[in-house]
Amino acid sequence: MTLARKPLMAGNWKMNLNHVDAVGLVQKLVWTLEDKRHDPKKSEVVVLPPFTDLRTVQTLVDGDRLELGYGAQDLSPFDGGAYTGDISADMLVKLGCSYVVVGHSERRQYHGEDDNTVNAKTIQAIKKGLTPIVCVGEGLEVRRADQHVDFTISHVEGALARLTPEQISSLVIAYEPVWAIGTGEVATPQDAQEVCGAIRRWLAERYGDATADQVRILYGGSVKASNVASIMAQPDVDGALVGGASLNPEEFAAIARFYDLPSL
Ligand SMILES: O=C[C@H](O)COP(=O)(O)O
Repeated sequence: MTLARKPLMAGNWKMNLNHVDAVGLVQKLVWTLEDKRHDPKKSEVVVLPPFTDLRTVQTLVDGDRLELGYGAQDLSPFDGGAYTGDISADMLVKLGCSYVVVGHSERRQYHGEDDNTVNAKTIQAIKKGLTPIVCVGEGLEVRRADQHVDFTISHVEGALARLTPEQISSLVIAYEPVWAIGTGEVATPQDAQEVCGAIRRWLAERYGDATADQVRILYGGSVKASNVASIMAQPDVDGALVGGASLNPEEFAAIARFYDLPSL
């Protein structure tokens, strides 16, 4: 099986682990990946710690030349200046970040972020050379009303407004049904494929096949080592955005190593 897009396995630590804890997790994760002979050419492994851990992660990755990408969980839509509490894209770039999560449902739910904010942050990330991981996905009521595809596509449309096809081809979209986040309620592989496939078709209609073929679309929501294989086997799923299970280095390494399987 030839993979058109390099899969991405990203661990979102959310508001867990301080900068001291980060040392242990990163060391154990990398040690486990190396011990199990993870092949970085087959998939990219990335951690997304809290802002306060990024310097620590940068020091470990640079100092030991670790094969580990990292990024942040949010960024400011502004360049810099009087924006108390914000963290700018330039600050993240200076810390060696490659990725940044944008529009996670927890930002939408607890911080009132809407599609306009998500769009502004996505544009800012791309402008500054960061790869945004743009999160979209429906809540339980929308799913029960069978509106999940239209709902999710409308968020993709909002988040990507004003971007060029070239900018779009470099970003990552994460489909995360809110009802599956942190609940243990994982979407079926068919659920994941239905929406990820719809996103790719929408991208193709809007920006052309070449662009749509390059965008990596992740699934997120209660991914574990025990369920990763069937979800990642779907043709339009190019990796995972992992929350809770990424706090356990052995578990996350087992998830991240999925694409090392000899059958792929
Ligand atoms: O960003 C990650 C997602 O919110 C998934 O979290 P979870 O794996 O704990 O369900």
